[in-house]
Amino acid sequence: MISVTSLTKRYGAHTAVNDVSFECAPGTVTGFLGPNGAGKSTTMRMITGLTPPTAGESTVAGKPYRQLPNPGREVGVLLDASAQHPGRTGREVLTLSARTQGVDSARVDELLSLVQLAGPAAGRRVRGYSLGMRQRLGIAHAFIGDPRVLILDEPANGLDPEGIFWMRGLLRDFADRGGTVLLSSHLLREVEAVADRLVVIGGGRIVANGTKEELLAAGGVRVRALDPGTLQKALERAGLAVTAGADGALSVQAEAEQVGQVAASISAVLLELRPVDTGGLEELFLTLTAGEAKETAR
Ligand SMILES: Nc1ncnc2c1ncn2[C@@H]1O[C@H](COP(=O)(O)OP(=O)(O)OP(=O)(O)O)[C@@H](O)[C@H]1O
Repeated sequence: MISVTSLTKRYGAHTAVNDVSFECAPGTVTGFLGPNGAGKSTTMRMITGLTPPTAGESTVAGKPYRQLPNPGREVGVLLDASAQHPGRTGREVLTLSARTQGVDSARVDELLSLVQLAGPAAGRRVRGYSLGMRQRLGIAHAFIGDPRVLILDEPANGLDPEGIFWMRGLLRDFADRGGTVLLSSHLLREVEAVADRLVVIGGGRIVANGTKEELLAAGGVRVRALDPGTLQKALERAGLAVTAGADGALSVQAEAEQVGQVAASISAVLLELRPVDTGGLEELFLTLTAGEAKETAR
């Protein structure tokens, strides 16, 4: 479980992360999405105790990260694939980590195989690794303490399509066995296939948070009726948010079935009833973050 409550980080006059709250439950993969500079890394660094927040708090497995007695056994972290010592071999990096965390060194070979770095690659120095190999090593490093929570910043960076597919399977399997995963990306497609929930951040603020299905339904439905005024009143009585368009159509923040039920209850004659086409999550993501992306590009 990861719990983030009103996290805020200011650098001088610049607010990098602004009142961010969300939760990641066991058994789920949460995609943390946003354009470059949106505040993903800063949020993850605050969760993992590397950056002190200006305000707010976060817990992992019920405690602030810094209070976890042996954090690697609770939470696997990959924030920067290039953070490993370039002069060490892949095997040395994992062996040192295993020792520090009190993990059986047999796990090192298991993990080298898991991330496909077994054989000669394990004996090469990290400075000679490609970015994809560094990511794989970083993923192995995150897994070494057999944690129940994973926090991964842009883990797909540098992986080829086969590598991305492999990583999705690994994370899905981890979550299906009860693990909690938070992974960031600036590319929706990278996380769309594996995430159960999406937290979208733009300009330091959460702009969307929900299941993929909920975010898609955010477009609502479009309905046209013979008597739009009467239908609008009935929908509003049912507690739904309705906007009347210039062409007489109504936009309703609800599922098509809910709108259909209300229409049936007053025997309204419908001329059209369909979900508003959001063009998929990609378009939703671009729309949600467009203004923010421009901000940070300046
Ligand atoms: N140490 C720092 N000092 C000053 N500003 C910072 C610092 N770290 C981050 N920022 C600023 O905070 C904002 C958020 O940065 P952050 O790295 O968290 O974004 P991000 O979503 O992870 O982006 P990217 O995908 O490019 O890594 C940016 O405007 C960045 O310039």
